[in-house]
Amino acid sequence: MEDILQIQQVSKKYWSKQAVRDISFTLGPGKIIGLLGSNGSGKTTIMKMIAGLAQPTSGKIAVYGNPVGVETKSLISFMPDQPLTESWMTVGDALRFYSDFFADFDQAKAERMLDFMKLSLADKVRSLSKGMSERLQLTLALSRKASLYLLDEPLGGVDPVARTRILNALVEFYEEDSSILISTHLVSDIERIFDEVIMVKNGEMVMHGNVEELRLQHGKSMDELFREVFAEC
Ligand SMILES: Nc1ncnc2c1ncn2[C@@H]1O[C@H](COP(=O)(O)OP(=O)(O)OP(=O)(O)O)[C@@H](O)[C@H]1O
Repeated sequence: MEDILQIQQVSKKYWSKQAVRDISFTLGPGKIIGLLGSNGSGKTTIMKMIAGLAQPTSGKIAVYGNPVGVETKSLISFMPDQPLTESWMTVGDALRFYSDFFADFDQAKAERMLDFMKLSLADKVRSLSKGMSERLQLTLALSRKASLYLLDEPLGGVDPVARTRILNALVEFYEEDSSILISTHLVSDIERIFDEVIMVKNGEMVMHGNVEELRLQHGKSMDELFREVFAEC
């Protein structure tokens, strides 16, 4: 099956800071992939480059063979670590905003997800707790029809009960011909849903593999492997 994403020898420098160094990997369809790394390891930079919001200093990124650009934007749904919604909005306004902005936004799916997430259209964005706000952002991102979903730290600052609801929603509403790349450092909570993991450390890729194979090969959970790789960070 054709790869959704190809990343070839990509590096990114912000002035003198080397944020990402010579990363290459491909992602196929139908996978949930964990992009794992400690703070500052380059996860957000990688996601922004795939989404076309940051330019690689060198290397190539292609989505279904097309270089990242206007054409690939409709294939990618990005949930940034900072919400795109405004505080004056209600949840209903946020859905309308997305629906006006993205032709592929599926309003019916968004309403089903809201129900699952225990959010209602009349809720004010300003009054949502951190966990509820993450659930709204996830609903907005996953309600687009895309080939690749990029979720940057969807569990950041969320309590364990909300985490479970977010993970269940991911599994429940995941379209199987698409792929989801999720950045996190909360590995133990989320590893059960990963098919593959990519570990980045100081901007370099230190591991990429199928989770079952890595577990067999190392005799360790992804959380244990992650702790080993990042022991001195
Ligand atoms: N706009 C920027 N200008 C300068 N340096 C930046 C910029 N954005 C990121 N960096 C630096 O690049 C490195 C990688 O940052 P990045 O945000 O990609 O990491 P991350 O793994 O997503 O971190 P976190 O888990 O803390 O969000 C860090 O050292 C960061 O300080």
